[in-house]
Amino acid sequence: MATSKFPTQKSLAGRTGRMEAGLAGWKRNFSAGNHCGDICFSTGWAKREGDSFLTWARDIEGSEFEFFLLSGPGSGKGTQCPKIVEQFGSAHLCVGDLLQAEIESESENGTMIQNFKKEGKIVPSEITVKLLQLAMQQSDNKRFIIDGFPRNEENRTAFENIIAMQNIVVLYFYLGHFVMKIEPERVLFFDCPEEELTKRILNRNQGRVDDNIETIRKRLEVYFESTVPVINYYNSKGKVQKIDAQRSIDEVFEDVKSIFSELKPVAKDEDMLLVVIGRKESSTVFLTIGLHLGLEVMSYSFNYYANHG
Ligand SMILES: Nc1ncnc2c1ncn2[C@@H]1O[C@H](COP(=O)(O)OP(=O)(O)OP(=O)(O)O)[C@@H](O)[C@H]1O
Ligand SMILES: O=c1ccn([C@@H]2O[C@H](COP(=O)(O)O)[C@@H](O)[C@H]2O)c(=O)[nH]1
Repeated sequence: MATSKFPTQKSLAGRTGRMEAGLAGWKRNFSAGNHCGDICFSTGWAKREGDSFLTWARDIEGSEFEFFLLSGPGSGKGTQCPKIVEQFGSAHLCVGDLLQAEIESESENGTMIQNFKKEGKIVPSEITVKLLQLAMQQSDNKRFIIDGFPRNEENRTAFENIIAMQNIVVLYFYLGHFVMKIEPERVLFFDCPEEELTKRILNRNQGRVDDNIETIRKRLEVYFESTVPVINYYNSKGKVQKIDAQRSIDEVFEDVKSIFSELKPVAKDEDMLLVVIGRKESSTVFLTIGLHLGLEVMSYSFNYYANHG
């Protein structure tokens, strides 16, 4: 007979205990008067065969992980990506290439994008985020390496918010709904001095309209002014992994490889905690979500209910 990895009543009691402790914090907050109405929490353990919580959560989000590759123009992003794809099977989404495809397909935005590119300026988020979303949806892969994006703060928030909005996860909340922010798993930053970047781009020889000294200067300016703050933002969240890119292509890839190899394989056959916090309907929402996701609810409790009038 197959052994079950479901939590035992005892382990559940421990976990539920920790949940209760967490919820006690909420209770204190609401008791302090910052509320208006009834709050209830429904928690429980559920499982789906062969999936872990991570897979499940990522399923809802639509991907297993996203890596952003953010660094100066010419630092080697496009060179390293095919190697990552070959070795780790992720999908490489290069926003610069997606924009170039728009130009070449003579879409309605093509001319405008071409002008931004010639000027080394950042194309508006509503265009890039849409292209990215579409590419992600059309991909069978659930592991994405997003190359050269987000270029500025506006790109970053647009991407995180839009992706999140289409994937409202479980949760709920009180005066509105809770939207889960989507952030990349990690951000790879290829560190390379400006002179080397310029030299590499000038030697690239791929016929790009923006590989000339005048546009390179503008691109570098935009990079330092707009993209570096995004890298700093992710760095403050502990997500950035810096790689010395002023070495040979193979040496750089050795470092890239070790970062990707660290990714934990998705655990199988685990149980997951499903939490719904809301007003009176939380238990209905809990069960509906469970059903919708094809989860088998292993235990369930209506943890806390407070009438604050
Ligand atoms: N480690 C390296 N050492 C020397 N040259 C390199 C290295 N990595 C890449 N190059 C070369 O530098 C040029 C720029 O590299 P690549 O196109 O990969 O940069 P990129 O970061 O994708 O640039 P962009 O952001 O402008 O698209 C290419 O000609 C590439 O062959
Ligand atoms: O998110 C993005 C990515 C690119 N652009 C524009 O395209 C060019 C070329 O991009 P590379 O990544 O260097 O190939 C860039 O200078 C921008 O004009 C963008 O606007 N937004």
